[in-house]
Amino acid sequence: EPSEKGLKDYYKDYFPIGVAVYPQALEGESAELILKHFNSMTPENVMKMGPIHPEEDRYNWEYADQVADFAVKHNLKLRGHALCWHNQAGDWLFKGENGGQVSKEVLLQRLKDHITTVVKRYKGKIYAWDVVNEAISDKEDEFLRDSQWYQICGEDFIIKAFEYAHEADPDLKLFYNDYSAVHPVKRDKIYKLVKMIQDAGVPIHGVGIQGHFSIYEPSEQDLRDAIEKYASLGVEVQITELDVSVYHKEHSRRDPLPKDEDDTFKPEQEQKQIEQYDMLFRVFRDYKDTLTGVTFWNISDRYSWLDNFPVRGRKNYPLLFNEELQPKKAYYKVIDFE
Ligand SMILES: Oc1ccccc1CN[C@@H]1C=C[C@@H](O)[C@H](O)[C@H]1O
Repeated sequence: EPSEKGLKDYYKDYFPIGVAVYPQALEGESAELILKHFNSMTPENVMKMGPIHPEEDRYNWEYADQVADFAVKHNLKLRGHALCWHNQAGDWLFKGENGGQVSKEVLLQRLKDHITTVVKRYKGKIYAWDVVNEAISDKEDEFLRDSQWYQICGEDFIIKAFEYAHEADPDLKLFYNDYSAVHPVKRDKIYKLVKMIQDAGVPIHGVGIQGHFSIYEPSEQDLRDAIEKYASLGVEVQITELDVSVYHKEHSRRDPLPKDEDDTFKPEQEQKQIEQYDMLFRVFRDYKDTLTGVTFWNISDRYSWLDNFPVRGRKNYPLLFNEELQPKKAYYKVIDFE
C-alpha cells in the first residue's frame, strides 16, 4: 500500500533530496528511512581517495560497490565524493621512490590514474562527482589551501582534476565542493576559482555548497547572495552536505574539555533549529531553478560526523530525524509549504 509521502515526495517539483550513507545503513530501519525520504545518495566515506585507493596498486571496491548497487537497485541518484581532496587521502600519493616528496609529474599521473579508474567503474551509476573538495584557504589573505596538492602542483592540480574527470566520462556533472561557501570572503574566492577553471576551457558544471550550517548561521541574505553569485557563472548549485549544528561552527578540531558541557538537546536549541531549517528550505524553494539537489550529511541524529567534530564525543542533533529515526519538529516545518 502506498506509504504516506516522504521528504522527496514533497520536493519532487523542486530538487532531489539526498543523504550521505555508509554500507551498514543500507539495511533494516535505516534503509527504510532512506527509501521513504530520499531519492539521492552520497557515500560519506567509502569513495574518498584513501578508503577506495589505500595503496598505489590496490583499490578497495567492496564498500563503494555496496552503495552503488543499492542506488541502482532502488533507482536512486548517486553523487560521488571526492576525487581529489587533501584529507583522507592515502599517504602513498605524496611519497617519491626514495621516500622523499613525489614530483609534480608523478603526482599528476597518480591523480589521473585514480580519477580515470574510479570514474570509469561507476559510469552510468554516478551522475555527478565532487571532483575537487575544499581547495580554498580559510585564511583571510590566502587564495588556495596550502595542502600537499598545492605545494607540489600549484593550482594545476585543480584544472587537471576536472580535465581528467571529463575525459573519463564526458556525461558526468563535475562539481567543485567546499564548506563556508556562503561566507562572503570564501564565497568570492570560490567564485574566482570556478571562473579560473572556466577560463582554462575545462568543464565544470556545478558548485557544491556543503551547507554545514548551525542554528546561528548563515543569515538568509548571505545564503541568497551566495546562491546567486555562483549561479551568475552559469553553473548549477547544490547543497551537498546539509546539517544544522546546535553549536556555533568551528573549523578545526579541538580536544574535549572535561565533561563540562551538558550535550543534551535543549528546547531553546530545537526552537532555533526549527526556525533555521524553515528559513533554509524557504530559500532553497525560491531557487528551485538554480538548485539541482539538496543532500543531508548523515541520516539522523543517531549518528552525525558532528558528534566527533570539532569536539570528539560532544553529541549533536543536526538533522531532521531523531535518534529513533522519527521526524523532528523541524521536519514538519520543512514539509509545510504551498
Ligand atoms: O565543516 C568543515 C570544517 C572544517 C573542515 C572540514 C569541514 C567539512 N568537511 C566535510 C565534512 C565531513 C566529511 O565527511 C566530508 O567529506 C567533508 O567534505
